[in-house]
Amino acid sequence: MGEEENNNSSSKNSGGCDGGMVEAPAAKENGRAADPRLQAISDAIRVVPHFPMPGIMFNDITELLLRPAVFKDAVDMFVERYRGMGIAAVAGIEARGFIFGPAIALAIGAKFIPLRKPKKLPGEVISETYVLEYGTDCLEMHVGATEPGERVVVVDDLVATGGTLSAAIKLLERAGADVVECACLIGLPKYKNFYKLNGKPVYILVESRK
Ligand SMILES: O=P(O)(O)OC[C@H]1O[C@H](OP(=O)(O)OP(=O)(O)O)[C@H](O)[C@@H]1O
Ligand SMILES: Nc1ncnc2[nH]cnc12
Repeated sequence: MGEEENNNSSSKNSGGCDGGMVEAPAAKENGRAADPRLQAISDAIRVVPHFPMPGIMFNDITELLLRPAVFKDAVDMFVERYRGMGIAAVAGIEARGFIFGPAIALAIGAKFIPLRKPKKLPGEVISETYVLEYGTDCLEMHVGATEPGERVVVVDDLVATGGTLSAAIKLLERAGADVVECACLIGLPKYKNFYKLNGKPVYILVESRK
């Protein structure tokens, strides 16, 4: 299922899925020398074969979290990119977007919007179902979490097929937000040509090593 195009559906109306552009990893951006922080970030990501199912090379960020200097470098690189851009909200995707998103939001003076898995939010929600590398899932957002026209960055640890980010973009756009960019620590190169991100750029720090 993983290499098929995303097949998202919404519980209410949803925007079109135009296909997206993917920004080159920061290491290669504009031909500049790689930021020296990127190597340590890449080295701190553990690749676990056959998790959570056979054939999946799972990119595990928990080792990176055990190294405060590297964790801080990763957060700082996003903060440096989004500070001063008039970002009103950082939307983090459950679960691993909740690890990086709030730190980025606080540092740039933005609010944090949790995009949660089903039946976790107590208020009125809008929802989007989606297909990802190893299954299907659904994201929900509280109605009123964002105002029309607010500039929002979506944060997660990893983009594989892009199904999760695409669902997040749709949720935010249905609420009238202006999604500026998606930001992930890791991109899986094998899916590069399959991303469907509603025309929104994805800023990736490092590509998966395997
Ligand atoms: O680009 P995609 O193919 O959509 O896959 C990427 C998503 O998969 C992982 O989360 P997962 O769904 O495993 O949830 P978890 O963070 O709750 O473990 C990852 O943290 C992304 O959110
Ligand atoms: N290979 C992978 N590693 C970690 N998270 C993922 N989400 C989807 N594919 C993944």
